[in-house]
Amino acid sequence: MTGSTAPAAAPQGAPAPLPRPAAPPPTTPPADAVLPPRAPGAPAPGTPIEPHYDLCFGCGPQRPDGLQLTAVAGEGLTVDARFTVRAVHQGGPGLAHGGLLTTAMDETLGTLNWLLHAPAVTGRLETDFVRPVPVDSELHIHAWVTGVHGRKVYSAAEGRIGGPDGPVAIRAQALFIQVKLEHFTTHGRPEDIKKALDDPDLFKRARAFEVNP
Ligand SMILES: CCCCCCCCCCCC(=O)SCCNC(=O)CCNC(=O)[C@H](O)C(C)(C)COP(=O)(O)OP(=O)(O)OC[C@H]1O[C@@H](n2cnc3c(N)ncnc32)[C@H](O)[C@@H]1OP(=O)(O)O
Repeated sequence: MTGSTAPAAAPQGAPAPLPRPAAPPPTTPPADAVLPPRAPGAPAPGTPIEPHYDLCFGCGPQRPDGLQLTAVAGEGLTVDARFTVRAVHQGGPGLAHGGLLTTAMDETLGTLNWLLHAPAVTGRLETDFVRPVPVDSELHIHAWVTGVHGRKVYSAAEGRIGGPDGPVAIRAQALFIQVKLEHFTTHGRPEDIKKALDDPDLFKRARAFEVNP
């Protein structure tokens, strides 16, 4: 024991350390971000927000293995969602998989963009797992926009077990980037895009955004 704080030399022949990534962009809004009003065509408070795509893993009703998360518009730029953890969502025995809980947060935070009437995709999502979530629990997720800066939408959410006043199990913060509708009609697998565009009920929200860009 020498008391030195110098890092130990790497053993001879060891691979060079990988470069550290640059600091990640923050998920909290800058000081000059704004909180815009709800878009004129946004769903009224208390109104269910329809699934945006029936085959979506988060909200699609045609995905029996998915989360089948349901959402209701809240006051201002807020959304309340519910998701029941089922056996197919397990990570540990009888416990929700953390990745699926993150998916539920992503989906709910994404739904906030319907209140702004501007399609957006997740750029960055941070999740804190506070408490394990047992299978059969109903997760109640409250999400809100924290600021908008250009194309960037900052938001946060909290998921509680059993009810809106239940114990907090998960928290998240996100940065979404607003995109043009073409984002969804150019990057995906062509057969799925064609099927979605051919079926007016399957890609419901596209039409709303075409009318209200
Ligand atoms: C019919 C309706 C259906 C609607 C369907 C809705 C589905 C919702 C589903 C739930 C949500 C999801 O999971 S969405 C799926 C997961 N997400 C994705 O697949 C996104 C993949 N990434 C991308 O496509 C791209 O990187 C974009 C669109 C995010 C950004 O590309 P871009 O449009 O060219 O913009 P770009 O100029 O690069 O960046 C604009 C600004 O944003 C910042 N920025 C860009 N990317 C990031 C990032 N990852 N994290 C932080 N910040 C970022 C840049 O620094 C810049 O800041 P500054 O210089 O201006 O300061």
